Amino acid sequence: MSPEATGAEPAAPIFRRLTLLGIGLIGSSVARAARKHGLAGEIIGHSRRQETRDEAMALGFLDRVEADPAAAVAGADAVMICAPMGAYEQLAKAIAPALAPGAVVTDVGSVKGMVAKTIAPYLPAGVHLVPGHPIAGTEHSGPSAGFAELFIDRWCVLTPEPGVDPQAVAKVEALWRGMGMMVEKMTAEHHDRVLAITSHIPHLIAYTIVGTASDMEEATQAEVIRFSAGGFRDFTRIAGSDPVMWRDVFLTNKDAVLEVLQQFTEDLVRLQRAIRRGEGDTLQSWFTRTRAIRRGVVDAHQEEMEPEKAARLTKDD
Ligand SMILES: NC(=O)C1=CN([C@@H]2O[C@H](COP(=O)(O)OP(=O)(O)OC[C@H]3O[C@@H](n4cnc5c(N)ncnc54)[C@H](O)[C@@H]3O)[C@@H](O)[C@H]2O)C=CC1
Ligand SMILES: O=C(O)C(=O)Cc1ccc(O)cc1
Repeated sequence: MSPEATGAEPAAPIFRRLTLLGIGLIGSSVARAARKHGLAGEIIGHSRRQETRDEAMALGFLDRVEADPAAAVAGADAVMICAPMGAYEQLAKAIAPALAPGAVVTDVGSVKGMVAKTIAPYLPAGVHLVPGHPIAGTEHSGPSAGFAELFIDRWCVLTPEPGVDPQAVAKVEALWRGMGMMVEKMTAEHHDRVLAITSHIPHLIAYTIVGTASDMEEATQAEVIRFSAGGFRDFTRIAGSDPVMWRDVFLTNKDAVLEVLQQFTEDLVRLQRAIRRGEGDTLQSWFTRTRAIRRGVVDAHQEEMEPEKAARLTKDD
């Protein structure tokens, strides 16, 4: 982890004024981490709701909060959209006339193909769009759910279109690295295919299975809760995630999700058939293969951390 992310030394600010449009779990975590590590000279927030604005100011992670998104972005050299993706177009329209020339507009949304399509048409010339996705979160929402350590040792994916100002991209990268993340760049299309399998479909499965349990008769439902073993409990945590945010994920990553879902359904039918026919070998060899994948994931995760940490320490020392 970099010295910034340990909190040892405040870094030089990367941005003079960072505006966060949306100050829930992710927006408030960014504010807390950026403030802790001195990554922005000033941090301004925007929320539509008075209650959220009051809560954010009481929690103390912002310098100022605005009800009007245009007032929030005025004079900012960085604007990060931290709202559900269904709000992007309306926010882009509202802020466009108030954006400072040369400002960087970025976001944290879980789907990336939709960002350029939804936001770019509204941006004035000279404003740089650098879409981003910190792959770190929880099932909780709102300003009180955030914490500065959320991003430490996790991956952030940036999906700038070809030709975007490299300095703008480098600044957004430095911001996430300063909060403790590892950063990788890829196309938005590739991001959306990868995240469909690693995040979006797993959430859909959790929503399905917990819904199935809740459709059972009352007595069975009570037992499901009482006897919840590891697997189902883990599903209920995921299925407790924000309904609006996840509605938007499935609406905006429709093609990739449907493609992966098709493959998943075919595999599920294959296992269903093996169970019906009593084909133990098929089941055992499938589970043996997936156990090896799990072990590979754990090993890769451990190995991955080390060179990244080492590189950052060498650079920062
Ligand atoms: N929850 C998670 O674990 C992760 C979420 N994300 C992405 O982060 C974004 C925000 O998610 P969270 O912080 O988890 O949600 P949240 O519900 O905790 O916060 C979202 C904030 O946006 C505000 N908002 C909603 N509609 C708005 C509008 N029209 N204009 C302005 N503000 C509006 C809400 O009032 C709230 O303060 C989403 O796009 C999501 O895909 C990315 C990584 C992880
Ligand atoms: O809580 C969990 O397990 C998550 O998977 C959090 C999460 C949710 C959405 C994202 O785009 C990235 C991370």
